[in-house]
Amino acid sequence: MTQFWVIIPAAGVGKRMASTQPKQYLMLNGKTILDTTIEKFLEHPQITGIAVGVSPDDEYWQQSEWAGNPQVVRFDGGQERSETVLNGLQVLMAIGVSDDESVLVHDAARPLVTEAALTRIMAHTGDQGALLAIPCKDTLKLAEEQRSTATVDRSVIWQAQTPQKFPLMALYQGLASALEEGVAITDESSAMELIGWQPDLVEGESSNLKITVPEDLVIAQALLSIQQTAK
Ligand SMILES: Nc1ccn([C@@H]2O[C@H](COP(=O)(O)OP(=O)(O)OP(=O)(O)O)[C@@H](O)[C@H]2O)c(=O)n1
Ligand SMILES: C[C@](O)(CO)[C@H](O)COP(=O)(O)O
Repeated sequence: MTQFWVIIPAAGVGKRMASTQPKQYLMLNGKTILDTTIEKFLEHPQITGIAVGVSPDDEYWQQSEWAGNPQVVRFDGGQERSETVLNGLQVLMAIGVSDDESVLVHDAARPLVTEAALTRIMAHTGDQGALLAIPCKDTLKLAEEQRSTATVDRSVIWQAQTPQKFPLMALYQGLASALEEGVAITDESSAMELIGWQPDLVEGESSNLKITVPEDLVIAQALLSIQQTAK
């Protein structure tokens, strides 16, 4: 089975969560969100190593139960998520991961990803990279000042999740190019689209939510309890 490195960007401040500490360090059923996410990858047989990007002035990482794990490498994140991922790619290059080796990038804030979904994205073959995503199920509105002005054709809309998977050097070049051109990007696939890639959308799961605002934490706690009971 193909083995993978995963980069976990965990250097955000969690503005939208509006909590006293970065949201990745909030507790979720007895563990931090970040430790729960890291554990999902440590448990997967196809993961070689995990590079975790935290803020240079992060005061919480040393309390992580995985801070001393030999499979886990800490590195300094950047001001933007894309910079954190770029730093992580440089760490993998320094470790000796080859240019054409596919690597995964997964948000620390998505602790509910399942082993089955991870296996799906790892098993995906194709030369355009891939990301977990779910087709839009709701009716979508265009808005102006919180008033609906039009309805969007949802049949062509998918919600991007993570992990996202690309060859190491191609991803580095795509992200560096977007950064150099000052293009604001919020995920790896958007940077790759800018250089002509058309990544495959691999079936994700609605439960693989990104914990962003306070109500997401309540939902995540319930979903994680279900996952843990099913184990
Ligand atoms: N400079 C940054 C910004 C974000 N992230 C990470 O990228 C993931 C997804 O980003 P998001 O949900 O937006 O997290 P925050 O940026 O912390 O949230 P907010 O936008 O509300 O501040 C998170 O795991 C976050 O820690 C990162 O590694 N480096
Ligand atoms: C990468 C991502 O989770 C895909 O949906 C999303 O783009 C992260 O965006 P954020 O603004 O950094 O939360």
